[in-house]
Amino acid sequence: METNPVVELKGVSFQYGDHLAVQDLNLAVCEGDFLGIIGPNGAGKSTALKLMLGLLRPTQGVVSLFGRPLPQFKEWNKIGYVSQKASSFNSNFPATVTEVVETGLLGEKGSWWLNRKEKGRKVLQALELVGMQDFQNRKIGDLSGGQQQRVFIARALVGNPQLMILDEPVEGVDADAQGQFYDLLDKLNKIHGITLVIVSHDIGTISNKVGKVACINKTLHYHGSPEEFLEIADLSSAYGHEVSLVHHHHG
Ligand SMILES: Nc1ncnc2c1ncn2[C@@H]1O[C@H](COP(=O)(O)OP(=O)(O)OP(=O)(O)O)[C@@H](O)[C@H]1O
Repeated sequence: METNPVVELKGVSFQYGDHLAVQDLNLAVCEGDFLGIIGPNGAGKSTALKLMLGLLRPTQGVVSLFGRPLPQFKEWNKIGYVSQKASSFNSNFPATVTEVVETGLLGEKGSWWLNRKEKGRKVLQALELVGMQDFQNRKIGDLSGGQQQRVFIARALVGNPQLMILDEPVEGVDADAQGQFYDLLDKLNKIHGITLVIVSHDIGTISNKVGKVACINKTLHYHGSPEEFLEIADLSSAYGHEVSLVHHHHG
């Protein structure tokens, strides 16, 4: 069943100076999707996310969010973003878990009127969702990588987003914590109906977790089910130059 596109990239290219990082990329993320974006180092995955988030403007093509072209899109509270370097705090970083999650409300339209109690309730709710409610007053820098990751998910969740975009969120997190992390994402997607887009290097793991994969190397090389991707995509061809072996699906 096709649902409404939440994110749509049409013929999108992006250049950093002379370097073409994304070329004629066409990709739609639909409501309810759990999409994993994969591709080799330097393939343009992070750039594609930044284009989706309006952090970069395409040199060519059109990006639409929730059916609106980016320049007209205003409802940023519908989107939660967890960046690649979100959890690299050292233990001297002074903020508590609660304070970090509260910053996720700053961008929310109309959040200035929320009183302290209401803010506290929203923060607690988000922490409960990620299972970190017992760590409210701890310093963020004192937590493990996996725990920090959860706090950053809570920060992205506190504004009640419909779409969450995560850039390599399990980098440097141990296997156990990764498993729990993917379970959490699954719950957010299936139970809370949040559309998820996640970038990862780890094709094996991610293919078992997501509903669809998009393989990007400057442009789109595959978009469809992970099972089929693993079957047909001789990885060396997906990652090298002989991309003709890889089917090109628009989901
Ligand atoms: N700010 C920048 N200025 C110039 N070139 C950049 C900049 N950011 C990224 N690039 C280049 O653009 C290309 C795409 O980078 P991007 O970070 O999007 O790739 P990626 O697929 O996310 O890589 P990785 O998996 O290694 O994080 C790379 O060649 C990178 O060196």
